[in-house]
Amino acid sequence: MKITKDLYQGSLALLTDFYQLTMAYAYWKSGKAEQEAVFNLFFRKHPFQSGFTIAAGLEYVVDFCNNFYFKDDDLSYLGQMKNADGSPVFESTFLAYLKSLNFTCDIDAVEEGTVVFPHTPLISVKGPLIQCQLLETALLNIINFQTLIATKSARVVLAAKGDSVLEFGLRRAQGIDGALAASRASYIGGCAATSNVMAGKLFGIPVSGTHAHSWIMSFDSELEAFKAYADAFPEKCVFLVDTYDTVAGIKNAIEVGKILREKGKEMLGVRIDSGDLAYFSNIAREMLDEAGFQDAQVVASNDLDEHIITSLKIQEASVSVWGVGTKLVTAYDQPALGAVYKLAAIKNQNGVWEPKVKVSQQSIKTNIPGKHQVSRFLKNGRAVADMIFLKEYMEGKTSTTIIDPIDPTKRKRINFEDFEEINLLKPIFRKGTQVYDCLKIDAIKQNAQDNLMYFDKTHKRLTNPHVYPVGLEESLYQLRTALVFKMKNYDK
Ligand SMILES: Nc1ncnc2c1ncn2[C@@H]1O[C@H](COP(=O)(O)OP(=O)(O)OP(=O)(O)O)[C@@H](O)[C@H]1O
Ligand SMILES: O=P(O)(O)OC[C@H]1O[C@H](OP(=O)(O)OP(=O)(O)O)[C@H](O)[C@@H]1O
Ligand SMILES: O=C(O)c1cccnc1
Repeated sequence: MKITKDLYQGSLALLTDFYQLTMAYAYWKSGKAEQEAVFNLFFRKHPFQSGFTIAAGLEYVVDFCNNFYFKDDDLSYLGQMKNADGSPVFESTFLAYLKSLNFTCDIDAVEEGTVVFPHTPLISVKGPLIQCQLLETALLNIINFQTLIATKSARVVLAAKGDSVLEFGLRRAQGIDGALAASRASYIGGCAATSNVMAGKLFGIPVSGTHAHSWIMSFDSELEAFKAYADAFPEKCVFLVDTYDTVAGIKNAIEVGKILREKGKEMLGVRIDSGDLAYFSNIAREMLDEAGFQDAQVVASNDLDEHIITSLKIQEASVSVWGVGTKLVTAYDQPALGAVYKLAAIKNQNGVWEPKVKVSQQSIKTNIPGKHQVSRFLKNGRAVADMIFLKEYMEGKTSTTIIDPIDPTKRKRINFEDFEEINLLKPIFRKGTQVYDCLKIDAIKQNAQDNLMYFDKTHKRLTNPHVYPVGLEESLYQLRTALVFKMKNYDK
């Protein structure tokens, strides 16, 4: 689908921080606008203290880039902006330049659904400085949120250990776009369906749902309400049993289930939305089994997340479908992923690429210079390490050492012939032309499941996971160290 067309009717070039436009103007003014640069988008820490992260949002990025242009009304809006002295913020010749700006960047990115780790680029953009800069905010907005929610969803789905998870978040999500993007990302992370009908239509995600307490309350009795629902939807009966008294509700559901069965239809299950979910789900299971409804599902909802689901599993709750809303779509325990977008190299006046670092007091914030490649090494189908490297340093090498970017005492020797090597960054745009077919939503979801299979369960543990090794190839590590020393004038 065309996200910009279906959702936003056209280009989103103004979906940016104002400082990107002031920098763009200043780049143009100082003759640097067309200077070639490389920017990398990466995060420094997994969200939710997770041991893994699921990349998501690339289709939005592709669509954003394909529709990256300034519309006439965008330019008029910028044109009427005034400085304090009444002069225009942007000269008209600059606005004419923006009008003629065509997207011409090269973009490499990891595919949606890929398991990713701190420091490795999810997206690498190479192109004129002004264009790279103007993409920053939107790319971060898109990737940070969808990657965050896909990861949360994968964690919830892991906790559910093979049971279906339904995403029920629309009513409490962060606005309209937040809800839609969250439904998409939740599906990528492994949810079976969404309650969000528009997300179903836009993204091709299965839609599902039960009914609310209001349905029951609108009748004189719960039994009457169940019967009426069964008349309307004989194929789709999941009865919400906790409006008045959960045990009585289960009895009523069984009674209506029997009526349905006489008509050749099967009740799908019951939903419990309050109280002790372990206690009531076990009662529901027993009562349903005893009445001959062994195939009826017990659906649970009510402020669930991966931790409550894990606890309910330990308590041997008889829940087989989990409805999860607020805590999933708002990423309740960590509302933002901290991915950043950093300049990593620039072509100087002589046409030579110069790697760049920003030196920080916190070593975790010192970026990794250069136009990166990322390899994942597998042994017997299991991922053992990811390596960030510069292609130009690899010629003729048969082995190397990868070094942790934060703690250089953590190292791993890699003999290339011992491993299967996967290159994670795929070409997405070349000179502004899309060269990659975005994966269909079901292929992305499958990619996430397949990717997770590469990783040992110790990395997927929900609390205190084992840290997966990601390192800089030794010559890149040396380059970065040398640049840091140079910028800090240690060698003077
Ligand atoms: N056996 C259990 N073990 C751990 N957590 C549970 C268990 N049963 C329910 N929960 C969780 O405890 C919390 C109970 O929240 P709350 O007090 O709001 O529920 P409630 O009063 O039963 O229902 P509500 O107020 O929504 O009608 C929910 O997050 C729920 O998922
Ligand atoms: O709890 P969540 O994970 O967000 O899942 C969605 C919740 O939305 C509905 O509740 P409703 O809006 O009727 O509110 P209430 O049940 O909290 O009163 C539903 O019954 C779930 O409890
Ligand atoms: O279909 C449901 O049961 C549902 C949908 C949204 C929120 N809560 C429940």
